[in-house]
Amino acid sequence: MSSSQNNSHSSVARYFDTMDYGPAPESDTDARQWLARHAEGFGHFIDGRFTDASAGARFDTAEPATGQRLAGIAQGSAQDVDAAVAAARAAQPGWLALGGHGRARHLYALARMVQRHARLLAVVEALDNGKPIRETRDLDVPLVARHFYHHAGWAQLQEREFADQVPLGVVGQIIPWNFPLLMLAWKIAPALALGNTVVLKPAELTPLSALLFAELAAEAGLPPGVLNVVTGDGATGAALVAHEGVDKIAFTGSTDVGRLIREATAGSGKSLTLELGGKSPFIVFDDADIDAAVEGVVDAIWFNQGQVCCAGSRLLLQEGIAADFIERLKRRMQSLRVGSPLDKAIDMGSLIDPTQLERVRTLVATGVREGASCYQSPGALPPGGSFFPPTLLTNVHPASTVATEEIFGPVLVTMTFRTPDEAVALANNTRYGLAASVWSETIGLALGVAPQLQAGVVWVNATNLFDAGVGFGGYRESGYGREGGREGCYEYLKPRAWAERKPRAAAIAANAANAANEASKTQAKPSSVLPPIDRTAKLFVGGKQVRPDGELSHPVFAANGQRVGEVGTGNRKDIRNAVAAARSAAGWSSATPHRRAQALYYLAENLAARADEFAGRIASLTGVGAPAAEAEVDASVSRLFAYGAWADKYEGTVHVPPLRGVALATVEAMGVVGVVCPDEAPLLSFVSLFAPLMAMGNRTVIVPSEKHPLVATDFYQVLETSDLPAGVINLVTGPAAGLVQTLAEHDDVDALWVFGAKALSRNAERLSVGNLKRTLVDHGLATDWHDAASAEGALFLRHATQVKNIWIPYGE
Ligand SMILES: NC(=O)c1ccc[n+]([C@@H]2O[C@H](COP(=O)([O-])OP(=O)(O)OC[C@H]3O[C@@H](n4cnc5c(N)ncnc54)[C@H](O)[C@@H]3O)[C@@H](O)[C@H]2O)c1
Ligand SMILES: O=S(=O)(O)c1ccc(CO)cc1
Repeated sequence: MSSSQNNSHSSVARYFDTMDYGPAPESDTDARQWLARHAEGFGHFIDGRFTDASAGARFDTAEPATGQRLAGIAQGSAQDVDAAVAAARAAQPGWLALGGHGRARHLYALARMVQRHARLLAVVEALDNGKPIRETRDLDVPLVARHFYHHAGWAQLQEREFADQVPLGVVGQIIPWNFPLLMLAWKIAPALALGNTVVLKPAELTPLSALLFAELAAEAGLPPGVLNVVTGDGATGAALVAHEGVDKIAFTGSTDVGRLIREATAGSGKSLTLELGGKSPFIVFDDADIDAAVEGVVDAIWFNQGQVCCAGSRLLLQEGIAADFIERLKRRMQSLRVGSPLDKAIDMGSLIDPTQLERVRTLVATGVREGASCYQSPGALPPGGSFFPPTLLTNVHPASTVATEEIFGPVLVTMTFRTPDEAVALANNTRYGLAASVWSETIGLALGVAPQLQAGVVWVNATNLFDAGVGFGGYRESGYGREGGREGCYEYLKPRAWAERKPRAAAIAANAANAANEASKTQAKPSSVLPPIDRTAKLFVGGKQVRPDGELSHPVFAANGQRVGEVGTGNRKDIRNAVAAARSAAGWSSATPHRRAQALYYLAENLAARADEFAGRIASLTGVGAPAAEAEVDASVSRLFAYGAWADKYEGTVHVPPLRGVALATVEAMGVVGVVCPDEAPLLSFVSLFAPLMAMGNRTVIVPSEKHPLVATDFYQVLETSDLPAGVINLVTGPAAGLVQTLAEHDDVDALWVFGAKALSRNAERLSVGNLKRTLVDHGLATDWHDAASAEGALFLRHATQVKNIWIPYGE
């Protein structure tokens, strides 16, 4: 035996004696060779090849763990974005024409490509991001491959499963630095599968894996222009957001930037999905498997150095177990290792950069200043780099900075609760709503708490479970839209019928000519059925007719110019009262689907009983002939029936992801929804908008057609005779522009639907950034309310609900 063998044996033996940690570095040779091939610096990847940045500007990307330069990166200008969008636009028709099977084969090829180059991708990601190779190799890259396999399947099934939908076109996608390759996969796999082409902007701190992926994808035969990567910072992202040739922006990142993008895209007609920040609760009841829950905490907050938007960063412990739990957790923290990302034996790598390190340090110091006690893992930190130890803050007040701000680092805060109700209240005491974790051995308790948590994903006795087939996304200020699964596919599609809509002005002119023609041939219902002229219709709030706050009303005119009545002029206060009434009707959201169906059928029955009266009103107000007015009432009755039918049939599903367990995709009401109705088909459009919301358990504050409000105020009597709980439907008549603004700015309104003039859509989107409401607007395009493909069914039901996935692993 040589002396060096002798030495190595004795050092191995030493580890057995001391059970000390020994490094196990992964080779970075291939990654360094790839970087060396691009030593002159990377250009953007546009139209199937690397191009030079138009303005020639560059910046460096560095290893977070050492601070050393890795490569030169092009800073994308507006011209670069323009070139990429042009390439994507040119490629899109051909990509769509390949058909579902053609695209499925490409996505399958991408999945295989990821598996073939798994090691290289994992090492490049660990170098550029600073996260442990164990995580990139065992979690990120396999999930990336799974995403392409899964979406190859959706491409194959597209013509059958999404026959009534068309792709959006060119999609701009902007991703953060915490899971660079995984976020790329989550974004591009569904977009490409369903026939869109993509311009992707990776985060400036971690551009390498996207560039490597694009290069490998081209080698794997992906047609030029289908996937374009433009690198750069926020300015490059902003240029992509502003580009007129982009049909959708899909963004993952901070809530602040999400807000900027919401404002920038408002009124542009671009679709938008936002995956934003979080402050997720990790709830442990006293009957939980404590050791398993301690291990769960380690995964929840120290995975990826806590730079995880769904990180379980608020540990909520039931009082009786708190002291013991914290003691066990501290013991476990003593064995966590922080070290080089390429070392396979470490638990945590480096934070992304010195700025993030400083932010985390400052927040921890703030926590301590505000009264928290700080405990940190004792192991040494490597020199250089942006390392920070696993950190636990106890004695934390629910209102303190560290309990409310997203730290985005390896810092856990703890609080205690006594009862399940208190746990739920504490858990929901955040503006975010991305994820939650519930630990209890009592299945009834865990499954009883899960639906009460305001979060897009809930893990029962588990944390950080993900799958391409299970949607992921937030409630509230964690954003809107889902990635993964069937619901994720819809984010890259639009109904064929909506794609064919025309601007309202043109549609109205055509309809008016038809209506005049028809009215001249038919007799409208006699005006004797109309209410007397001096009657002033009130507002409908909390189940009662109420006078408007300002005691003001305004006249309403028939199509022939005759004054036919007055309606209340609602103001901000009226909207606030209506929202408060809707908030108090929360019981409707937990009413059974059968109960909601019954209410809708009853409304239909009562409307049908007054069909003549409503037809007369419609004819007189809008000027359509009697047959058209009668047809509108019939269609409204039918639509109420349709949503009565959907109420107990539009429901969730059970996913079987690759683990022992299930994920229950449940559909939940949005909550309180503001609705602004258009002028055309005033009864049918009104019914078509409130009925799906009501069917799914929402409470609504509705602004009826500004021009023909009497159709909706006549409906009060239908509501009053239909056994509907007070506050489920509230109506505030008045000028739409001001009322849209109040609804958009109201923090207790969870979503906003606006149909009518184009400017209303823009304002609804622009002004709703405060609590990041999900919006459904028509951008001034006319909907054919009689056409079920345009005005009834799945699209409305999807917008009336949000999907919560409850993961339930099982087995010993
Ligand atoms: N919900 C999720 O799925 C999810 C996932 C990962 C990260 N995040 C969130 O991301 C944040 C951390 O990532 P980050 O620091 O990279 O976020 P960030 O918002 O600063 O940047 C994200 C991306 O947006 C770009 N960008 C910045 N300003 C822009 C602008 N004005 N217009 C367009 N693009 C712009 C950046 O260059 C980057 O590519 C955390 O808040 C975290 O919670 C959310
Ligand atoms: O940061 S998150 O978007 O919440 C995220 C996404 C995926 C994974 C998979 O490991 C983890 C975290």
